[in-house]
Amino acid sequence: MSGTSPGLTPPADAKQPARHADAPAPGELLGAHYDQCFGCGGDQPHGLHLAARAGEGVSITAEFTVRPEHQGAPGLAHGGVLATALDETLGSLNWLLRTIAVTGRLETDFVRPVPVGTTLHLAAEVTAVAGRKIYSTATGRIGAPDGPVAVRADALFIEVKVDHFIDHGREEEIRAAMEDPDQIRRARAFEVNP
Ligand SMILES: CCCCC/C=C\C/C=C\C/C=C\C/C=C\CCCC(=O)SCCNC(=O)CCNC(=O)[C@H](O)C(C)(C)COP(=O)(O)OP(=O)(O)OC[C@H]1O[C@@H](n2cnc3c(N)ncnc32)[C@H](O)[C@@H]1OP(=O)(O)O
Repeated sequence: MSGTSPGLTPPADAKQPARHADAPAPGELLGAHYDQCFGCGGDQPHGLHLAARAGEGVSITAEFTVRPEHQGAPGLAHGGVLATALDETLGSLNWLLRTIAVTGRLETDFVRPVPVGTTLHLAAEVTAVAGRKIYSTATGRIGAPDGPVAVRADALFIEVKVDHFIDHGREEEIRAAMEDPDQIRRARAFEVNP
């Protein structure tokens, strides 16, 4: 079962996604979008440290190795952590569209348990775009890019302006992010150079 929710079905007038002319080249590592991000940030000791790489078209691959701090049941990854890995991979697709977007809906199928020590190989692609709505899908496979499927997700991301984060984030982190010229320049560039 996957993608059955009406909220995840693109409308009839949805368009095929278009890779942005300035998107990172296929094979290029994307790096963290924020160093404190639980999904990809290098400064989060218990985070997933997920590393995403641009693919062809509007697609991404990513890897995440399950560590002991990610357990739910003894020796097994927590389902919410696996959903985070899918969410982060799907969110990374926005680099290829050069769009800032947040997760509106994420539907996850958990197909196989994922033991600690496993490297999950994730692959995601945008399937359709309708106005601010970005439809996408992802899988996570055990041990290799062609390994057994452990998790699957379908998602709807909604495009937002940088002000979404400024309006809703906690002041101290916003101030720190604003003082990081790379962070704010990157985010603004997405808005003024669509
Ligand atoms: C200063 C710092 C800057 C930092 C940013 C810098 C760089 C970022 C760059 C790149 C990012 C790269 C990688 C990111 C990787 C991973 C990130 C992980 C992603 C997340 O982890 S992110 C956190 C979780 N996420 C949220 O925190 C969202 C909370 N939420 C809201 O903030 C609002 O809810 C919002 C904005 C989503 C919508 O609000 P809104 O008022 O703007 O729009 P509205 O409600 O009108 O929806 C418009 C159309 O979407 C439809 N729609 C909406 N929601 C739906 C749903 N759930 N199901 C089905 N359809 C839905 C409506 O039905 C309507 O459809 P229609 O147009 O057809 O009527």
